[in-house]
Amino acid sequence: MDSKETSIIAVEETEFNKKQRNIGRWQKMAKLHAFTVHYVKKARNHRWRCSDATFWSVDEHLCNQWTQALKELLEMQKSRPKQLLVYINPYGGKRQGKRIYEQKVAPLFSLASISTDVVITEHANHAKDNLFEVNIYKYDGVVCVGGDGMFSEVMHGLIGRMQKDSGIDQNNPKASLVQCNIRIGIIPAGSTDCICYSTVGISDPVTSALHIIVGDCQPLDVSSVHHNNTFLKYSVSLLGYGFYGDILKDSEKKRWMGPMRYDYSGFKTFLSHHYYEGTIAYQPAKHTHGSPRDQESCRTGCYICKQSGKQLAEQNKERGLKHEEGEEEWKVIKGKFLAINAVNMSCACPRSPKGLSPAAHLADGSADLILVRKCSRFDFLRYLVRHTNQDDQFDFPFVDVYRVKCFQFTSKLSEDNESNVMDIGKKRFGQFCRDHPACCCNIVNSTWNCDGETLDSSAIEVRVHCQLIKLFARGIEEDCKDEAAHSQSSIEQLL
Ligand SMILES: Nc1ncnc2c1ncn2[C@@H]1O[C@H](COP(=O)(O)OP(=O)(O)OP(=O)(O)O)[C@@H](O)[C@H]1O
Ligand SMILES: CCCCCCCCCCCCC/C=C/[C@@H](O)[C@H](CO)NC(=O)CCCCC
Ligand SMILES: [Ca+2]
Repeated sequence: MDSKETSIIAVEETEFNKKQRNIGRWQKMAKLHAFTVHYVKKARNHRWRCSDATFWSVDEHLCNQWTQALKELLEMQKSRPKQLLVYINPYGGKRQGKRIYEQKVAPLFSLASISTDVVITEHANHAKDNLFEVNIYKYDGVVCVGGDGMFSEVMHGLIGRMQKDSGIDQNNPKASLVQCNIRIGIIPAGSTDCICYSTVGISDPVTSALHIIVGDCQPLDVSSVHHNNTFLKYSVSLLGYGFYGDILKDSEKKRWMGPMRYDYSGFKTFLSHHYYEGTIAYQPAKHTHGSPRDQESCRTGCYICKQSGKQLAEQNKERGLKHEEGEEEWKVIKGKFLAINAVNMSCACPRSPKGLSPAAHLADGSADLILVRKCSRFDFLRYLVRHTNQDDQFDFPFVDVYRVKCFQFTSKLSEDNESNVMDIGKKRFGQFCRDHPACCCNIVNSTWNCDGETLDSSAIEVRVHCQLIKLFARGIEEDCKDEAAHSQSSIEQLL
């Protein structure tokens, strides 16, 4: 932790005798006074836990002075939230959201004197719609209890509300969106929990609750997705066409299976081995120093993200003074693809701890565009397996990866439709490839997987908005060999 920051969660006066501690003759000599400090204890694999230490003295005044000083220290931490709006999806993941919140999170918020307004959602889009109605400005943050889909709802509600209140038209793909300073906290209770895992390093409700309590702040890039000057969606993790779109579409019919649905649909989609024809045009992200092939990953206090943050602040200062920049060069790629994945972050999750693009940055204003071209089933399997081991998943002749600030995709089918050359053969034979009936070339479109929500448009325009939102997180901390021992000593050194 930062040296200026404290890992104290709360300080409480304690009724000493109730603690039943064996302190020998002291107890017999005088009445003892005590206070308890609840603090964050870092365990292995980025897990945080709440621990406590009780301090006692015969000197009541000294004891009160300590309690007062520590409480004042906590009051001075202005980044800590005091009032939160909480949305719980009772049906996400294994349907444990409500229980997780009530048993693991609410007691910690109450210990940290955080007041909450809790809404248990009754239908999809409840949280999103509600965020357009409530007075969001009285809250220090919005917490979602659920998975990536629930996060997406809250994000759409907050970004949409900010633009509405500032008179920004979300349908304009070139609009400079207004940043959202109300932080979002994620209590993971979904099926993939990729956004939580990629920004905290673990998907664990107690760890996330503690990051909220200490007031962490992690800016995050958001991509906007448009079709013909119509806003479709925002994305922070995966925007995937082909493989991940098809998995999602199939898995939506199997929601009753819970998180297992992705394994079932993943296997089925792998066997179907469909590829899709289309054109991608992208503008490289020249403003950022990193590359998707870097060995280093984005970690807490990331230098590359900080640089992008500085550039953004400069741009915001110059806004209005500056003339519109000349159009930068677009690169165009046509081909047959098994998967087209655009990721704003690594997309690490328990299934793939290094993610779809291990060197992607949380807040650098770019996305990594991964193109997996038509290849054999065996090669595609080798590619997938590398998401789970230390080998480089980009080191294949059929995989390309680019760091981009915007891109467009048009499927072959939609190009043909637009130029009105859709022939009768395609209409009649539906989804079969006319030239090669036995091949896996699909002349129907795939769907987009947008952070776990389906998106049917086959022609889209995507733009990365640098650091548009903020999370109660700090990015993944560098591995510390002896984290447990280190954290234990930090509070004991302080007191
Ligand atoms: N009360 C509700 N009833 C039905 N659907 C809901 C309700 N509340 C939220 N939803 C919707 O449920 C969808 C899935 O929720 P969530 O993301 O929490 O779980 P998940 O899909 O299991 O996890 P993941 O997104 O991590 O794969 C969201 O898109 C959200 O809009
Ligand atoms: C033989 C072993 C091969 C194993 C291959 C494992 C590769 C796993 C990569 C996982 C990438 C997850 C990307 C995250 C996407 C989320 O925005 C989205 C919403 O929660 N989840 C899915 O679409 C769910 C997608 C689930 C995919 C399985
Ligand atoms: Ca990024």
